[in-house]
Amino acid sequence: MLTENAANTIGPTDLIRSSHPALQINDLHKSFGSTEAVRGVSFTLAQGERLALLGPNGAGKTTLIRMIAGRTKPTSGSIKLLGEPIESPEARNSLGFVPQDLALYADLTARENLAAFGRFHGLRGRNLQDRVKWALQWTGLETRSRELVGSFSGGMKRRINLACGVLHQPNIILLDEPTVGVDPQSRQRIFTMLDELNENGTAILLTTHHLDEAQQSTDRIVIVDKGEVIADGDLEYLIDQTLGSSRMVRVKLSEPITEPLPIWGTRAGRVGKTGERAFDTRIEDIALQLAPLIDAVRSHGYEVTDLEIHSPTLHHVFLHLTGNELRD
Ligand SMILES: Nc1ncnc2c1ncn2[C@@H]1O[C@H](COP(=O)(O)OP(=O)(O)OP(=O)(O)O)[C@@H](O)[C@H]1O
Repeated sequence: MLTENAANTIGPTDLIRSSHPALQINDLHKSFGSTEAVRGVSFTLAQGERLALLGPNGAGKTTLIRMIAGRTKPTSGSIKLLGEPIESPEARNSLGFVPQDLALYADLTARENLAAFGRFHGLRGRNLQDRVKWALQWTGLETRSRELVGSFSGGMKRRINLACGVLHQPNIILLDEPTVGVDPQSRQRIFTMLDELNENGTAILLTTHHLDEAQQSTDRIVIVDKGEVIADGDLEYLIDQTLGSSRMVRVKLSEPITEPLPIWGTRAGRVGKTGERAFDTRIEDIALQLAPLIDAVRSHGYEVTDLEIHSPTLHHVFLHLTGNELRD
């Protein structure tokens, strides 16, 4: 039996929150005419989890994010937020969306922008004032609050844009390229802000073209390609499933390469680019394959001047799975 006190603190929304994933996507499809942008995507985001959605250009990331945000209607499939269909007011209220394009009023001040977005989210009176105050502190822009947003730097605009999307304290935030076009220092600041929200239990789903950001700032990675999920897991799992215990080796040479080398035992076919003094390859067993690799290089007339051996990173996993670099 609930005591009077407990009955006051455990409401229906909390019960929903305690038993459902933050986000659940099931067999989602979206076509634009004959283009199938999203083809049967399913994944979940646990409460309080941080997930990066990655994919090459045109993979379908923005379309997915826009469907979750309710900006684009799926052709078929379902999206639930905390167990509720996205059309429901409860679900809409639990979501914060930070679009890739800045959605700010350039001729209003930072404070006025925040107040306008707060009202849009249904905040009024004291509550609105408190949230605007919080947002100015959170973004580090308290002293600039009365300046026009149009005069702000790219990084400052991004921070205010982010604050506008989370003023109503959503349980889940969606961010489409939150650091696009900002310098490394501002990127770091944005991730510190996101960490603060996440420490208070907010689930985060973001897309990024920076693999290092995805690797450092999220718990899980979903990779999409050609509208389908091709990998889903934490970095360790993804490495295990793709490159296993392989090591990435950078071999530096005494002379520039005259033509790509047919190196035996590396499974990479030919390695190196004409004119370069180093090449990258992968070996599966250092003890067995490193010495034959050096011998093979020597047999083609080069001396090995240095070797760098690395564990695989998300970059290597991404390249292995998609055959593409992740580009801006
Ligand atoms: N409104 C639209 N009308 C027609 N085709 C569209 C529309 N929006 C997206 N597409 C197509 O859907 C596919 C997926 O596009 P989407 O923008 O979702 O990819 P993305 O992974 O976000 O790419 P990027 O990394 O380049 O932003 C692409 O082939 C794109 O041309």
